Amino acid sequence: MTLQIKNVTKRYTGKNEVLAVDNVSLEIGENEFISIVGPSGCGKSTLLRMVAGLESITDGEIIFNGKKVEGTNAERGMVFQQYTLMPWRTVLQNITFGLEVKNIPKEERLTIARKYIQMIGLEDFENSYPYELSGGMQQRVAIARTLANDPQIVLMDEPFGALDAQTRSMLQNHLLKIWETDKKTILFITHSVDEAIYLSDKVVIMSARPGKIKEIVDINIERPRSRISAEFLDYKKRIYDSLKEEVLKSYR
Ligand SMILES: Nc1ncnc2c1ncn2[C@@H]1O[C@H](COP(=O)(O)OP(=O)(O)OP(=O)(O)O)[C@@H](O)[C@H]1O
Repeated sequence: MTLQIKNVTKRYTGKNEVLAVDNVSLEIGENEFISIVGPSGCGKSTLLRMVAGLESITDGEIIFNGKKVEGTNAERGMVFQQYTLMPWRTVLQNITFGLEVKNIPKEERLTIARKYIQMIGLEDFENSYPYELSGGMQQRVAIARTLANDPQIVLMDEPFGALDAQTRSMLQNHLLKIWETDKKTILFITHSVDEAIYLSDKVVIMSARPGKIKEIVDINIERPRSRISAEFLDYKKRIYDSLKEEVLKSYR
């Protein structure tokens, strides 16, 4: 098991105390693709941030590859809702930054960065600065930057939320390709039930106040291994509506 979230609780203290995540347990195996859906404020981001090591845990523990999560680590890469690119670096330089920190030789850095620039469809913008890009394009650079660092688990918080439908669909398929070929483990937050069903092995449905797991729907029954195959599209057509109904039933 790659990631174990064990009875994790997060309570924000301060003027207004909030029980954001209440006794949540979840296990994620190697190369699994798990989506989390649920109403706004149900603790999805808080949970992901605790896995990333960006948020302290009030109670319980998170174990990644046998080690307790304490603070951030490059093996757990996060794509944020509110991304921040370095404004003084170009697209290419933003993506190579993490590779420079790891002392990867320049030629290799450029090869890796260009693979992801191609994935996000911004080949013509590698020398542009963030202010020259739209919000959605900047978000794509932030996704490429995280993936280029080759984390073992990719933690994605509504990564495609701000994108137009066509770009969203393109990036979903690129992400699936990376997931399949590079054997990544992915934990993905989305507000789109369609997206969750299309991408994931399992959909975790959370409920709010306090943030708890309501149900986990296994999407993998009868599913062809490859999401980017004709067989998958056929499978999706046959089984999709009943899966969506099952997720929505819990969501309501
Ligand atoms: N830093 C903080 N201090 C106090 N309360 C917080 C903080 N961050 C989040 N919360 C509260 O914790 C709860 C869960 O928030 P969180 O952002 O995890 O929800 P979410 O499910 O990701 O929401 P959304 O779908 O809108 O992004 C909310 O009630 C929110 O107000």
